[in-house]
Amino acid sequence: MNTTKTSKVPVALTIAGSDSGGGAGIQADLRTFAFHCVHGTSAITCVTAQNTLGVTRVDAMAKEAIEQQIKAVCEDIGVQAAKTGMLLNQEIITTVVKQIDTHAIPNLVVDPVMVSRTGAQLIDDEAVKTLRDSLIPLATVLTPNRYEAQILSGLEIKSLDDMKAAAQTIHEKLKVKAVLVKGGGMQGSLRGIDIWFDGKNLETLFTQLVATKNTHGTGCTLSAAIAANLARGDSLFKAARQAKEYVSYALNNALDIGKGQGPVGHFFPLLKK
Ligand SMILES: Nc1ncnc2c1ncn2[C@@H]1O[C@H](COP(=O)(O)OP(=O)(O)O)[C@@H](O)[C@H]1O
Ligand SMILES: Cc1ncc(COP(=O)(O)OP(=O)(O)O)c(N)n1
Repeated sequence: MNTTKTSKVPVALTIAGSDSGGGAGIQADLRTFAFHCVHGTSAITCVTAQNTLGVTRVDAMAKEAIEQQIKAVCEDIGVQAAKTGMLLNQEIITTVVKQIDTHAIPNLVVDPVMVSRTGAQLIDDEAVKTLRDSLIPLATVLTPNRYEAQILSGLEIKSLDDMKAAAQTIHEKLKVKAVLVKGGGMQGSLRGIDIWFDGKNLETLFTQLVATKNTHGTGCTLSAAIAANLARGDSLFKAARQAKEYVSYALNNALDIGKGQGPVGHFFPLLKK
């Protein structure tokens, strides 16, 4: 009799937008899950027409379609961790919150996609409020960039000390288990530094600044890698530290494609130099 070799693998879910250019969003998340040997599942919230130069169109998915994607994955396959990315508007955020609650999704990493690294606001004020009041309190790990951390903490962030103060304020105000304030939007070597706070430990996660214009997808990759590590059973801090190192390798092997900011290279051990 032929026997088939089957494997039990950890499963993670990404609830995020599609990037037609393949650099960020669902596409980056699924590659990151695969790199970590985690089976990737997805619920697409919106579809962007996007390339290395920017976004030219965004179409929201119907809320019923988002509900059904999450339900289909959770009721049959089950997930050990999930991440949220681009949620676009208040209706989508509310829908996602309800599904996370209904299916008691564990180990939730929230990348509060609100403002780009260059400071451009990506969702309206109503959506920012709903994100802060209803999704963020469910987060196990929250990963705001500089500008998102400014909005959530109410503090101006210009220095390493400001990043530390923002991480502590966000933790206290928003009741997340842990927060990682990302430094990609800072100046100089601070761009390679993130600040971690979990209510007890305040840690500086340092990697060398990578001098490349090809940084598209770093935020998505970081949050997806944290979710993958949590799905594999790592502790919160270990999951974040290892994810930060993964992003650094991926940046060092970024892809020079397109006319603008190319994406990070997710499968760097396989990329030919
Ligand atoms: N040029 C760089 N060199 C090293 N690390 C970087 C660089 N740019 C971004 N990062 C890292 O990438 C991750 C994503 O950060 P950031 O760009 O701030 O997020 P987002 O893409 O959500 O705006 C962080 O860990 C940050 O430190
Ligand atoms: C569909 C989609 N989702 C998220 C983003 C933002 O990507 P992120 O990795 O946070 O930011 P950059 O590092 O690319 O600035 C996106 N562009 N598209």
